[in-house]
Amino acid sequence: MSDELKRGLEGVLVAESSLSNIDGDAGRLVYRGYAIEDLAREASYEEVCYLLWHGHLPDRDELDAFEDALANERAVDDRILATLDELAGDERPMAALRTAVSMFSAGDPDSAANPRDREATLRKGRRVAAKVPTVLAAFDRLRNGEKPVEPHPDLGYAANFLYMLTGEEPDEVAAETFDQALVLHADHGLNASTFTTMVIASTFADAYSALTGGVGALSGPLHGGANQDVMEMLYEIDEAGADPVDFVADARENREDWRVPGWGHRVYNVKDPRADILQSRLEELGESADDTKWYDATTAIENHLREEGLIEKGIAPNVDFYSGSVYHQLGIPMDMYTPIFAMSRVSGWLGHILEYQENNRLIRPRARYTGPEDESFVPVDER
Ligand SMILES: CC(=O)SCCNC(=O)CCNC(=O)[C@H](O)C(C)(C)COP(=O)(O)OP(=O)(O)OC[C@H]1O[C@@H](n2cnc3c(N)ncnc32)[C@H](O)[C@@H]1OP(=O)(O)O
Ligand SMILES: O=C([O-])CC(=O)C(=O)O
Repeated sequence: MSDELKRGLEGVLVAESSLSNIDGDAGRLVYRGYAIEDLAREASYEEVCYLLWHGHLPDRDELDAFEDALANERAVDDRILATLDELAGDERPMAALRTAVSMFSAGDPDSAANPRDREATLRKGRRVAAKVPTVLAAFDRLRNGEKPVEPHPDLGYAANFLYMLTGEEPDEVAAETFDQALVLHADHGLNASTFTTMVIASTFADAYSALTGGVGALSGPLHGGANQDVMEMLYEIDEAGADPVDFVADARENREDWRVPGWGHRVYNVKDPRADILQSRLEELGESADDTKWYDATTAIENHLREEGLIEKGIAPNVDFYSGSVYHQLGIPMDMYTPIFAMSRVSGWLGHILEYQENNRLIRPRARYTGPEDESFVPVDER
């Protein structure tokens, strides 16, 4: 047994996986061998989800059947809608999502299935993936005093979410952009939330427990929460009428322990390839809306920090740096950005759960004990 301490499990190999591979020095990401650039351009989120869960890209019949199966599971139980309504007064969407994912097991015909039953776990995953957009859109409408919009059976996954959120069918550019963002966020090796789902699933707890844990882990500002933090920073800059570069320079100098949100990554030492794709998408959206304010601000910050040498030090823009501005251009409320990340990442979470459980070993590391030994117990009234 090695006594070498690896804080944050940095670089520690704990599993084999064929789902996604990251070359952090080259800035390259593949899902099952397919470059992220190709998938973002050519594949829908449903195709990527199928790829991650079944190991190959679907043919036309497989894709049609998969899309139908997902579309048929979009409706959510009235008890969940009632709970969302109750939470809508003061809960945040990410917390409401955490509660809803935990509730999905109630009423699921497979809820009592053996967690080792791969087909049942796949069906559960499909239900969660199908219902998360419905929950999020319903929650947003309920908190705005509006009735939830029923899912649209003829719309794809991405377009249907935007439709349920706004009550209007999105145009092609919005639907395509959102679909692309979902593809980009689907999987990313053993990131913190995926690892959380694997830890839970390694006990053969059910998929609902594991996925609920995944939502919780993703919510933190060091992980999925950073996309909202980026947009909050951009709003702060905008509202103060500040220059983005001056703002960041000042924050770095004067705010204690301040980190540029959307920068830095445990695996990438260069710019995240997904950030490049989202940056281009943001530029296009800005130009067609005649409003490049967010593109200009984020790009100016990136150029400034690049000149300052941050990227040379291995701290570079990650996927969260440009995603929030893209969602903003699509008219999506800021506190929905991290939940949208979760909506997409369900595919990676479930893919890793299925893969890990095929050759399962309980995940149970250890800590070096640094506490006292041989203390004499003193009864409470004598302490
Ligand atoms: C989808 C995702 O989860 S992507 C990540 C999203 N999170 C963020 O964008 C939040 C901001 N980024 C960060 O906090 C970090 O880069 C993390 C948590 C993502 C990765 O961090 P780690 O691999 O643990 O690196 P660690 O925290 O040890 O940082 C290493 C050094 O880089 C610096 N650094 C890391 N990120 C940043 C940043 N965003 N801004 C400024 N400095 C940074 C640290 O201060 C540290 O410097 P030091 O050695 O002088 O103390
Ligand atoms: O991989 C990580 O550590 C963070 C993550 O989930 C991502 O970048 O998509």
